Amino acid sequence: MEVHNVEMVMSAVQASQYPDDNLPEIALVGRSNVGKSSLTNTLINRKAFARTSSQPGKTQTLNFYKVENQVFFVDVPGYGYAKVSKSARAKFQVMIGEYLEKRIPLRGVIQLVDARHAPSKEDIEMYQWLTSDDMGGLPVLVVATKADKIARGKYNHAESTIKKDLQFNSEVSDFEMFSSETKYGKDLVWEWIEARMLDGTAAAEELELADE
Ligand SMILES: Nc1nc2c(ncn2[C@@H]2O[C@H](COP(=O)(O)OP(=O)(O)OP(=O)(O)O)[C@@H](O)[C@H]2O)c(=O)[nH]1
Ligand SMILES: [Mg+2]
Repeated sequence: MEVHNVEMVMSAVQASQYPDDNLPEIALVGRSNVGKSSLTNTLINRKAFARTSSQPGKTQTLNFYKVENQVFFVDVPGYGYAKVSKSARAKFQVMIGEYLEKRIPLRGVIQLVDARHAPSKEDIEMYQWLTSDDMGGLPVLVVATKADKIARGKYNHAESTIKKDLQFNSEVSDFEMFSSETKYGKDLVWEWIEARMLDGTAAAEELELADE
């Protein structure tokens, strides 16, 4: 998608604050500092629209970005940030659970992991939850980011390690290597998002019929 218009529509901590535009939504989840805000900025061709930081735990609310008046990207607070108090973490979990399990316009989740490392215990728990029956087949795109920090020749190995550790389920999920530095993978991530935006629409049904 060619992006010309983005608005940061709102920050929400509870369902009554979500937008009511009825546009499809794509959520971004992942450990603090993994690069969620950077991925948002890369996809929308902005340097610093979503605030990035070398200080983890910056994003503490659900942030809704309206892109081209067609889709919302929803930046979800990063998990696994040790300096957040236990009670704050419990609040995050309720907020994130309420959104990811119940939000009707949510068409898919992008889970970011670090391309350089094996997934953490929390990455694995998050992936298992997102792909569990509770989620009813919600599409998940696993994005291994910061790929610029490893050699191109190691991409296949990184992908297979991550998939093995996550117990990757290809029925409901896809995988892409990505870098916000080099924009590697940007077009494929956009393709996945655009396909999710069409899910359940007449246009998608026509495409499926055309495939047969
Ligand atoms: N080399 C490299 N650095 C990246 C990449 N993506 C993000 N970073 C850096 O990683 C740090 C964290 O990025 P953010 O996008 O703020 O991470 P976040 O997941 O939004 O973090 P929280 O909002 O704290 O959950 C920043 O210093 C970014 O510049 C990437 O693809 N390559
Ligand atoms: Mg962020």
